[in-house]
Amino acid sequence: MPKLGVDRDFFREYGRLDKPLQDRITEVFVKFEAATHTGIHLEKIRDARNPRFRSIRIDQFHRGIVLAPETGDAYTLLTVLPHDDAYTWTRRRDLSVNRATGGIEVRDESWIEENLPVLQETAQTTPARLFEGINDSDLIRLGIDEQTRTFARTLTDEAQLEAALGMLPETQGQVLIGLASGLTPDEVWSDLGAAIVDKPYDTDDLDAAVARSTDRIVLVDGPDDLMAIFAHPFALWRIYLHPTQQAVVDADFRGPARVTGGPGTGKTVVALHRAYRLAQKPDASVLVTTFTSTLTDSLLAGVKLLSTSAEALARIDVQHVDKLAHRVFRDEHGAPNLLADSEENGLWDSIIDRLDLPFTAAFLSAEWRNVALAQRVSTAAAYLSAKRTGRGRRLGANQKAQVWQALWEFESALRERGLWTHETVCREATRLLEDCDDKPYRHVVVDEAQDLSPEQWRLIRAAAPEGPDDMFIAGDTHQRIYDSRVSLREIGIKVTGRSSRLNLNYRTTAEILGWSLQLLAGERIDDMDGQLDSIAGCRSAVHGMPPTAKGLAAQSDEIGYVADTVQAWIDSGVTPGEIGIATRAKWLGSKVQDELFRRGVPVRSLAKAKGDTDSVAIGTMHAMKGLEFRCVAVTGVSARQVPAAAAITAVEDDAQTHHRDMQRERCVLFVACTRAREDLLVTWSEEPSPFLVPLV
Ligand SMILES: Nc1ncnc2c1ncn2[C@@H]1O[C@H](COP(=O)(O)OP(=O)(O)OP(=O)(O)O)[C@@H](O)[C@H]1O
Repeated sequence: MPKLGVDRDFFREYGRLDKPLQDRITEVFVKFEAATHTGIHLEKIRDARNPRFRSIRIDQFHRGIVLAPETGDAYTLLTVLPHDDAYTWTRRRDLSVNRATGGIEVRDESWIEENLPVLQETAQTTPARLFEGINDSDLIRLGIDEQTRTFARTLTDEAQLEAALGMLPETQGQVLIGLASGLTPDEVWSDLGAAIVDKPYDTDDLDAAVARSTDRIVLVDGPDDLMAIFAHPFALWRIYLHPTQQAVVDADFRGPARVTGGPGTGKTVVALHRAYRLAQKPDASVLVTTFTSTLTDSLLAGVKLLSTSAEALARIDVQHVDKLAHRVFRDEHGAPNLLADSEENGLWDSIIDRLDLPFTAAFLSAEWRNVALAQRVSTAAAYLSAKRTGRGRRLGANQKAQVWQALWEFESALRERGLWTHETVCREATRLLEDCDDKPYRHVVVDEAQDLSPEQWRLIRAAAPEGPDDMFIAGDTHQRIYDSRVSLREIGIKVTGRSSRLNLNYRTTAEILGWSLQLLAGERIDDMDGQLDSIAGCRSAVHGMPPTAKGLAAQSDEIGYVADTVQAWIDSGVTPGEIGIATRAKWLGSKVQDELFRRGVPVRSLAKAKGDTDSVAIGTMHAMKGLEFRCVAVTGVSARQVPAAAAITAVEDDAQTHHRDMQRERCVLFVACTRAREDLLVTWSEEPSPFLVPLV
């Protein structure tokens, strides 16, 4: 029986095809797998660059291109294209073996040959070359072959290299990008997750290279496996991890460890694989947790997709961090009597009146959460010496005494009335867990860690005993969308020496990522461990259309424009479930939802997560956290809505808090824009948001 491998790049293309064509491809290759040699109808291709390229009929209009083995029976599906394009593909492209990694690479040889003379001519009149500081021996050591080297030597700027990326052999293109961005040859290589080999691989042996290319060629283990892979074409992460990702999944850590990296670099993927790996041990119990409900649902779906073992799956508990707190609390005390937000404001106001204090309810509430609860302050002396970093407004000793009196009265009132807030429930649950010797979990995996509050961190810390692989933390402080700022060290979680960074973005095209990154240009963002973080190295190897930024005269025009775009996406073959719409405020989302509903487009609100998933998802920018869609419209990015006035402290009241609030609002917009895989539309009416002004 022939063995089938599928080129990883094909899955992305497959995901975009119409359903009937997808079904037909699956049908052909399921038969291919089951067929004997004589039954396979593969045709040789005249004028193909590689004599081992074969075509296979998919339907009247489409052909698959397959690499036939020199000997043996391992075939590799490279692509499926309309009839003429498929043959052109084979006449332009060739395969080669990377002499440093031994892996297989595809290049558009015709494109390189056609463009080389033009580039050479331009280079003659330009004094500086892009790679003049790198010598040939380094390029050769990093696997750059003669044709690519000749090409690279003509380049004068990074834009030329970017334009050539899809045409150059993939790994070599990545090496050149790394070198062009200023990394040393060794840094480039380790970033690729590869080790430079002493002896070059045999570049003539394609079959051996295919067998070695486990990071590129997905080997199919029978028809069921093929159907399962094709059923989730965008979930390639289940079967293929980049070596840098795999190394983090497989590492044994002596204590808490974490992974950081820009949006879409696979932090969640690594966290899920790690949870699943830890759950393989018979005595394991793994908590996977985060802070939003939509993300919790999506983590649960990911865990299920990944788990081939029911036993391991049963050892993983995916829980929203607040639900965990409530569950622990309820098991001991029964359901808490919760104080509603409006009642909380009333309570602060009554204390302010009674003590005749010069503070607002909002100020006291933030002081209680960000200082008292965050630092576990329970006495006046502790409050007087507590750090108030980030609180902006300075307080003298007398004012501090007044504030403490108010905080104390607030807590006393809660106690007397038997009332709880989510924070005090979390604090009590933490106390219960800290006091208990038999912890509910052995391992904790946290996603979107940048947004957890200190109390939530303490709860999670207390949920598993300290020890090897006890905590795994995935997060990106550039995507912080709430007010929590935590120093892991201060909470007692030490990750120094056990931190890894991912740089390659798998979700977003280079165009969308580059555009979105400009939203955060110049912002200084901490790394939760006492240093500044940077996502400067974050990049994507996939190219596409630049984002569309569109301003309209009035809001009704804007809503109409968004609805038209959604319809155009659907008409072009994108399913409604692959479209997401983000707004800063809920009310605008409702208006867009009504308009789409009126036009008969299936639509659902992310706030009511359950429901038909094959519908356009509408949610706030906050609800988009951790999710992704093929096409995303970020709507209402006007001066009046972004930043949201209610989320910004006036600069006159407190300049430091004002700056923090503004940075957080930028991050919220950044998060929304980086949810798009292929197409991003950003709209506003009247004036654009100040965050957009430098970009439009
Ligand atoms: N090794 C891989 N191969 C193919 N696709 C991958 C790989 N790793 C991640 N992806 C895909 O990239 C996308 C982003 O992954 P993931 O959600 O894990 O990133 P993230 O770093 O957690 O993103 P964010 O911080 O923006 O939420 C997903 O579609 C995932 O399937």
